[in-house]
Order: sequence, then structure tokens, then C-alpha cells
Amino acid sequence: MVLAALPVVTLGVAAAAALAVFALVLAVVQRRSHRPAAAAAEQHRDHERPAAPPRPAGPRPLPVLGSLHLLGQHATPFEAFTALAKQYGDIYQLTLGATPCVIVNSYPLIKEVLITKGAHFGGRPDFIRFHKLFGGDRNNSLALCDWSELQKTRRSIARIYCSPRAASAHYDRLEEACAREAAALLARLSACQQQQPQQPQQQALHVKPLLQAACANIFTSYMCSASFDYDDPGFKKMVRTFDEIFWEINQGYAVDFMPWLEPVYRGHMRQISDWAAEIRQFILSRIIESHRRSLDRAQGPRDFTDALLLYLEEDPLLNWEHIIFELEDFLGGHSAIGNLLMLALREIALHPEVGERIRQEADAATGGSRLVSLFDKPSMPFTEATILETLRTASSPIVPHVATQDTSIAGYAVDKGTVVFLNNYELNSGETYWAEPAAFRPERFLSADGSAVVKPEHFIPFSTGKRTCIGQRLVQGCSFVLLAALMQTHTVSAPPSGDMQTFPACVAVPPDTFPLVFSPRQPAE
Ligand code: HEM
Repeated sequence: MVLAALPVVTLGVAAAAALAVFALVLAVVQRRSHRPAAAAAEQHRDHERPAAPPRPAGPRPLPVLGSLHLLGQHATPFEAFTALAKQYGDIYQLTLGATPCVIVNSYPLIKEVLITKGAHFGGRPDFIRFHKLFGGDRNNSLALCDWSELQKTRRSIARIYCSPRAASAHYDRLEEACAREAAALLARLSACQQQQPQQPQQQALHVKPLLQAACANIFTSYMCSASFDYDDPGFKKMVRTFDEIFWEINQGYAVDFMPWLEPVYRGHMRQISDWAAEIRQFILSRIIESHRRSLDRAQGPRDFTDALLLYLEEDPLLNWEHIIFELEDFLGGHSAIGNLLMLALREIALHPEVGERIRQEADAATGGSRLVSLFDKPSMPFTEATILETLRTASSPIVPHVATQDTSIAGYAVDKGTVVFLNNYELNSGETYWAEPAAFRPERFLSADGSAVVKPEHFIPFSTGKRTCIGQRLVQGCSFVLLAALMQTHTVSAPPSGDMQTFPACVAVPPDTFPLVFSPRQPAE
């Protein structure tokens, strides 16, 4: 399962209030016990040492809470990061709970962390939840592990399958899977519409489970040569559980920064471990077993699953757990795409002209005689631009990095173990970077004549550097085919309630989210 986001810190109001009072009392006690003689001795020693690089500025932390209370004053921590940058500059330090953090807010400094000094910032935060999701050790996960030789090996195994190049055999297989599943999704959509009593124009359909099932089947077909009926109970449960987990990892909890709160979260932690176990059970029994039985070493790998099983035999760095977790990690990536599609469809419901333009582009590419294919992508820049604009406005956070050695950013000292938050929200929505950032305008990603996609250098929805997202080609390919297929055949509009709630700086919507109205496209349109 893939972490596309930074947890949002939410603290129960009562718990926060109690902690704040406790923290204030501690602060007073600490200040009283601060002895002037100790301060003088410290100053004297400082005179003798060579000048150390300065520390980034930042708010004075409260004991226990650190600066968590400052994040709670905004809709998302990223808005808080941007607001604090106005006070402290593009780099500043924050203590969250007891965890030392540095927040980096501008593209040049983000680039310094991810590229120039990528080797110094290859770690990940040590949140308890991350361990629970991955069998007690977050290093089992590709996205949440620290950088290591094992990680390099796992990334290189995944690269050719999870980042297939156009005009490769893998890309052809992905195209086939996308085409098959787009057709199955449309068939299922129309079956659901027929089951509903009202006219299609009034039907608000809970489309998210269908999108997730379609994405899951693209992934299982492509990576494991297996696809499932949407009504298969095991498959349905797996898809739902992955979606629950995707929502979960996009949330954040005080316990991430104050691990001593773990007993309060015991039930929640058990739930996370149970989800992971359910998924494991499905993948072992419905995917891995048959692959192991039919694996033909002489013939070479048929798909990603075979490749993992063969690597397991050949590479001493890998064990059984590694390859199972790797497969789960990548299969779980489908959830991110279903969520992204929900956001794109919501934008189209709010901006019908965008849907119309995708439809015209699809008609021009296909002559109106077939569904769009992955191979049409180069001739449909507006559709691709709509997906990019959805990624920009959703502004999925970059997973926090951790300094693996004492180092510096912009000349400021950063200690080993410091968690580094990269304020991608500022890159995606700051006026320094975009004209009218609040407007949904896919055209901003098109060349002047509209014939090609252009991406500004500071647009990094999948991050950059050594830990960049491995699934970005799959995201762009699958979302392109499914979105185009839906727009070719339907118009989409808001549900009668008008409620289509989303969350800032978050690509996830809850597993049970808003429905949408799909009206079949009229032949004369
Ligand atoms: C909406 C879709 C997605 C978005 C916005 C997204 C974005 C990201 C971001 C920002 C990171 C963090 C990079 C960093 O720490 O510097 C990441 C990591 C990762 N993503 Fe994605 N991702 C998406 C979907 C996927 C999918 C579908 C897959 C797999 C099929 C995937 C696989 C990974 C992996 C394995 C990592 C960890 C790489 C590492 O830490 O070495 N992602 N993604």
C-alpha cells in the first residue's frame, strides 16, 4: 500500500485541552528551575567553540505538545506551515510532540533536500502506525522504510513493471488491462443505472467502489495476470480494505508524535493490523499460490508477481516477507488512483466545460468509433492536463523525509534524526508559483497552442530525487484511460444534495464518500 500523503495531525479537542494545561504547568516549572549560573557557563563555553552553523528559527515549543497546537489552528498542517513561513521564513524548525522537525517551504530548498542532498535525507519517520501496517516493521514497506541497499534492490525490481516505458512490452500489457477494465467499468455503470428506479439524470450513484474495483483489476491483471468479478466477496473486501488503509494513512494522529499515547489508540492500532492481515490472506490464497504452482523458471517471468518470486530465489538480500510486502505495496497503489479519479470527476461536475473538452478530444482521437486507449495519450493533452490539474489542486503531500546524518539546509544546521516536511502545498497553491492558484484550469498545463503538455519545474506531485514515486506512470496511464472512457460515454454532475466534500492537501476521500450523477451521453451530442 502506497503512502501518497503526509498524515494530518488531528488531536481530539478534549485531549488537546488537557495536554495544553499539562504542558503549560510543565513550562512554568521548567522556567523556574532554569538557573542563571548554568546559562552563564554555557555562554562562556560557546566563546571557545568555532562558530557552528546557525539553527533555523521557529516557535518556542511547549513541553509535551511541542508546537502541535499551532498546526491545530488551520484546516491542514500545510496551511499552518505556509502561515508560519510568513513569520519565520522558507525554512524553520518546529518540535511536534518531542520530535524535532524542520519545515521547508520553497522550491529551491525542497530541491536541495530531495536532490542535491538527497543522500542525507533518505530516512522516514518512525510512527507506530507505520509499523502496525507492515507486520511490526515499517522497513517492510517500500514507501515507509529508511533508505538501504535492500530498498535499492526493491526499487530496481519494481521499476520496469511499475514504471513501464511507452513502446515496451509491459506498456502493451498495461494498455490491454486498462482497455479491458474500462469496458468492464462502463458495463457495470450501466447495470447499476438500470437497477435504479429514477431516470439516469436523477440518479446519484456511489461510484467510488466501482472505480476502485476497476483500478484494482487493472493492477491485478497487469501485475499478477488475475482479475476478479466485482461481486467476488474476497475481492470486494480487499478493495474496500485497501481504500480504508489509503484513507487511514492520509490521516494523522497525535500518537504519531507522542508515542506514549499508544494505549489510548489500542483499538485503532488493532484495526490497522487486522486490515493488513486480511489483505495478506487474500493475496496469498488468491494470487500467490497459483503463481507458485505454475512458475516456469525456464520461461522467465510472466508478470511482476513471477519476477518477485524469481528474485526471491536469486537474491540473498530478499526474503519471503520482502517480496510479499512489495507486491502488497504495489497492488495497494490502485487505491490512490480511484481516489484521484473521484477528485477529477468532482472537478468536472463543477466545471462541465472540462468534461466537454475531454469528450471532444476523445472523439477527435478515436473518430468516435471506439474507446480511448493508452496509446491515444500523446494526442489528448487536455485530458492529461486535467489529471495534472487535479493532482495540483489535491496537493497530495510528499511523505516526510528524515535526516540520516548531521547536515544542513540553506546553511542551517539540521541534526540526524530530524523529520523534514516538504511543503508541497505551497508549491501547488502559492501565488509565487501559479496565476490564480485557487482556480481549476487544466489549460495551465498546456503549451500556448494547446498541442502539448507542459509542466513547470516546481510541479512535483510525485516528488523528485531518489525516493520519487515509482507508480507515477501507472497513475497517469490508468487515470487517463478510465477518465476518458467515462467522459466519452457520460456526462457527470453533482448529486442533488450538492455535497461533494473534499479535504485540503489530501488526495484521499473517505471510503464512503459523495455519490455523483452519470447521464449517458446522447448519440447526437
Ligand atoms: C495519486 C497517486 C499518487 C501520488 C500523488 C503519489 C505520490 C507519491 C509521493 C509524493 C511519494 C513520496 C516521494 C518522496 O518521499 O520523496 C510517493 C512515494 C511512493 N509511491 Fe506514489 N503516488 C501515487 C500513487 C502511487 C502508485 C499507484 C504506486 C504504485 C503502483 C506508488 C508507489 C510509490 C512508492 C513505492 C513510493 C515510495 C518510494 C520510496 O520511498 O522509495 N505511488 N508517491
